[in-house]
Amino acid sequence: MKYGVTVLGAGSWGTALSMVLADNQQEVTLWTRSQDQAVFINQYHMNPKYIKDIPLPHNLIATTDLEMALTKNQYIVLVTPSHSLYDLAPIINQWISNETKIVHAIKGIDPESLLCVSDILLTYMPKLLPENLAILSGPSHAEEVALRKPTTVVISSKSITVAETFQDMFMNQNFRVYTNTDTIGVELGGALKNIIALGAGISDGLGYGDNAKAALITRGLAEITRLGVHLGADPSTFAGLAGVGDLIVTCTSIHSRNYRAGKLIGEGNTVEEAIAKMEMVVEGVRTTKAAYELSKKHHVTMPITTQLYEILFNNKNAKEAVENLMARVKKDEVEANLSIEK
Ligand SMILES: NC(=O)C1=CN([C@@H]2O[C@H](COP(=O)(O)OP(=O)(O)OC[C@H]3O[C@@H](n4cnc5c(N)ncnc54)[C@H](O)[C@@H]3O)[C@@H](O)[C@H]2O)C=CC1
Ligand SMILES: O=C(CO)COP(=O)(O)O
Repeated sequence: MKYGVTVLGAGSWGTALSMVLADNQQEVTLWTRSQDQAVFINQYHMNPKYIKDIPLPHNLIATTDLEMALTKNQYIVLVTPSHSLYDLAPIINQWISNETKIVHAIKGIDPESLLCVSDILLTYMPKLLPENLAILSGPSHAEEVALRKPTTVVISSKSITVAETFQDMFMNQNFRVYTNTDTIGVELGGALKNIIALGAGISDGLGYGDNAKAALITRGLAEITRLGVHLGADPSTFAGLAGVGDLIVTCTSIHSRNYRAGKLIGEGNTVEEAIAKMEMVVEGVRTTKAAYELSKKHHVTMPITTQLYEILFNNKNAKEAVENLMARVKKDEVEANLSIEK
């Protein structure tokens, strides 16, 4: 079926998702804040800052007119960084209706309110009905999606009809979409893996090896699952694409902004220097603070997150953080997976 779709956010992920939709012959409007960028995309069919050297489909049209972009289409894909939402959500709310269906592809948790993206959207967009909201997540770097390399993701919604509608809209031979109704698990898996990816990058930056990275991934998954289940997620979601799938790709891919920022920190850059060098959003930094606060609030043990918090926000030496993780009290593995407060 053909859909009119508006994509909000013309960074790397918004552009790559727009390309998938345009390949599927959907009528895509890509909204950006930048007039220069919109003109360039429409004239040259390229978005060089974010998607290098790959031409955009000619049926992908960019605009800076948010009102037009929102009122013309019932289907919205929201892909701006999580820090933009408190400003953007109330503005979007002005121009949507109770019929509007939104899928967001944002991977972060707000460190002040401790709200996930869905909760922020439902709070600041009262016209958006909870059953009309979906989440797109999973192992999917924009750089590979734009090259039409095989990618699989999950679209999760409380409404299976809404999840299936977005599945139908996005799915093609290069981009396989599964549905899932565990919205909490899908959202937390996507946000929390960025913390562990920062850690994997730091580990590589310090010169540690594959053993250390595999341990971070495995024990990272344990603490992501522990917090997720405590907050109401289905544990099996963390064994899926939005859990271990995304964790693996983000901890091991040269495309990951979080991994690369972590590597710069491990190599001796300050956190500020590392973020500045990325020139793209590094969601894991804010999410580390949010997850650290959530772990304290809910008495859920998250040792890797805690050490990352100390490195990022209290200037702790990264090597010392690893030593502290290695020197934790002796444990049984299965008991350690389950333990909430130890
Ligand atoms: N890049 C990727 O491969 C993937 C990214 N994501 C997620 O997608 C979200 C967006 O990430 P990217 O596209 O990578 O970021 P990016 O840094 O490539 O682009 C961000 C875009 O948002 C715009 N923006 C920034 N602040 C804004 C504001 N206040 N209002 C409106 N627009 C604003 C920027 O101008 C830019 O166009 C993040 O939550 C990220 O975790 C998820 C999966 C894959
Ligand atoms: O979520 C992602 C891939 O699935 C993107 O991760 P980064 O933001 O670390 O690049």
